[in-house]
Amino acid sequence: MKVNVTDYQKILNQIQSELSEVKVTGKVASYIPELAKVPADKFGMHLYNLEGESFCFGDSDARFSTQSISKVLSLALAMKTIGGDLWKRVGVEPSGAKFNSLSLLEDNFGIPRNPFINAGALVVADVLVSNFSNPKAAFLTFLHELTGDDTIAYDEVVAASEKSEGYRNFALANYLKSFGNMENDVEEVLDFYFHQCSIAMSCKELAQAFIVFANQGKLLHSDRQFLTGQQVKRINALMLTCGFYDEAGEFSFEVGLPGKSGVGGGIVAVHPNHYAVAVWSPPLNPKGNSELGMAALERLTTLTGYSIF
Ligand SMILES: NC(=O)CC[C@H](N)C(=O)O
Repeated sequence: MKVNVTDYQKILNQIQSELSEVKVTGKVASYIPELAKVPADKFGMHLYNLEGESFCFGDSDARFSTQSISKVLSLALAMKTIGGDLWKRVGVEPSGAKFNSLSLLEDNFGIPRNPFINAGALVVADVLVSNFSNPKAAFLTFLHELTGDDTIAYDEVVAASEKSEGYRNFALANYLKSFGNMENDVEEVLDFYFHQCSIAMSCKELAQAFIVFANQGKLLHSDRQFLTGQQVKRINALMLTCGFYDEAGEFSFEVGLPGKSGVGGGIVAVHPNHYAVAVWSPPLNPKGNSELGMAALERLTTLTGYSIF
């Protein structure tokens, strides 16, 4: 695949102008009260390629709440820490259900379908709580090493806001505990989980963080092998099949890249061996994924003519 440098910027400019005309019908997430305060018209995109070149538009430097995008990074740390043992406690199948489904857990006897639905991410959080004496500090260190940027931090206000209304996640964590699939104190695991979801990053920072998944596990800024090739293969496979909950098929169909969304309105997608891209627009479609973000990535792979397929 060869899209030359000017083409990427031209394509991003076209995406911005085409989508500024679209009448968005989605709604900004409000079940986490702090997220409801984010202006609905924020819109930014940043593409970072393996040559280290950046292309962007709009609010691509503004930090926002990564929410479920952070689940990819906590999974990477858990895989690095305990390896294949993780798969005894979490599945690798698409859920075909909402991200916070309780009924799936009942059907699967306490084994979450995959690490990207909330139940699965809570088991991953439990693994990190078991393996680090200070899991919040360990996760931040991991992010700082991955990005080379030690200003990335938890948003304490968002974490507290989610906790104040986090009844479903409390239910899920207690339910996991009842099945014996939660080793630690439920409160402690949820505290870590709410903090993990509150990590604030911009499109630029997310694209730079996710380039490791396009670069077979190597960091671009230091050439260090940060994750193994096999870990990256598995994480990309999970993003492709489970990154958008019950819209994973639709995202694959329209965009054709592994990716992960969050209720903060962000989406990150990876074109292995080429680039990582992040887009942010807060209004969500009924499945909980950024409406304009999905459209922007569809335009990207259509206009470049390249997806993983
Ligand atoms: N899809 C999401 O981004 C959900 C993450 C959010 N923190 C929650 O647990 O509900």
